[in-house]
Amino acid sequence: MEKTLIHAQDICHRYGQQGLALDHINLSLTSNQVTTLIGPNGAGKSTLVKILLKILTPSSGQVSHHPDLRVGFMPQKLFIDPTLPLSVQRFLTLGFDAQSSPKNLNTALAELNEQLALDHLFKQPVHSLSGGELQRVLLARALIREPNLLVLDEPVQGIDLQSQHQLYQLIYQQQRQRRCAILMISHDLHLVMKNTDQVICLNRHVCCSGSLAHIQDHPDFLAQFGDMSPYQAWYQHQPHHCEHNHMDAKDHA
Ligand SMILES: Nc1ncnc2c1ncn2[C@@H]1O[C@H](COP(=O)(O)OP(=O)(O)OP(=O)(O)O)[C@@H](O)[C@H]1O
Repeated sequence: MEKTLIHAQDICHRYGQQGLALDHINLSLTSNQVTTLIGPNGAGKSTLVKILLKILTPSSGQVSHHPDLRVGFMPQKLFIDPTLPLSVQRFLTLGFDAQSSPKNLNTALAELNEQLALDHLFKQPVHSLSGGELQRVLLARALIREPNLLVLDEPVQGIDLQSQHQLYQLIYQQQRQRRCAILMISHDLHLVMKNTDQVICLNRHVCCSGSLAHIQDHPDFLAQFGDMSPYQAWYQHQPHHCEHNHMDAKDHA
């Protein structure tokens, strides 16, 4: 039975004397559902995520969390002071919550090591990791909390195209395996749409939302992303090739 993990009702937010950053937002996130939040720069995506996670209090409106909600958050970037000797293993351990986790720390680390291929990174200082390695470690840190909602803020930013594709595959593989919901800010709709249940197109207000098939003809969606139907047709007609040929789909469109 699916449950509503987060419900936001009539959210408005204003920073200081500026105009509204968010204007009457209503939305729900449901267990096991993959939601992708899209919108231009400055549309209010990060603000909305902070409000949904109760990191930021909205100017008006209500956010309610299911009592069972457990969030794993993967930030867009992380600044680690290079003078701080923090190994990957220690960094992951700091994210572990012994009170609420059904597993012990060593089991959780061993599982993540196997699923995300982290073994050779465990002893390395976090600040020495490459862009792709750091994103994998940030994903591991979000997952070590055993979340039922994984929140990802532009998870592939700053990494090369092939690694982007691999990281998205890893994220969706983990989502299916762990049966958790995802809320993701992403501009890479051509890479994520196959796995997205709900798209929310934000530009201070919700311009349109629903399945991609439902919103792809909406004028606000077309204005931002253009016609996605070539990608969709390709995915629908070439299902066996999807796993390996996302980049090709993009190139052929
Ligand atoms: N702490 C803050 N103080 C003042 N204004 C802010 C603050 N954070 C965000 N804003 C403003 O609120 C608006 C929405 O910003 P937000 O970062 O939520 O947008 P975004 O859609 O996540 O943007 P991007 O895609 O560029 O990351 C912008 O105009 C931004 O300048």
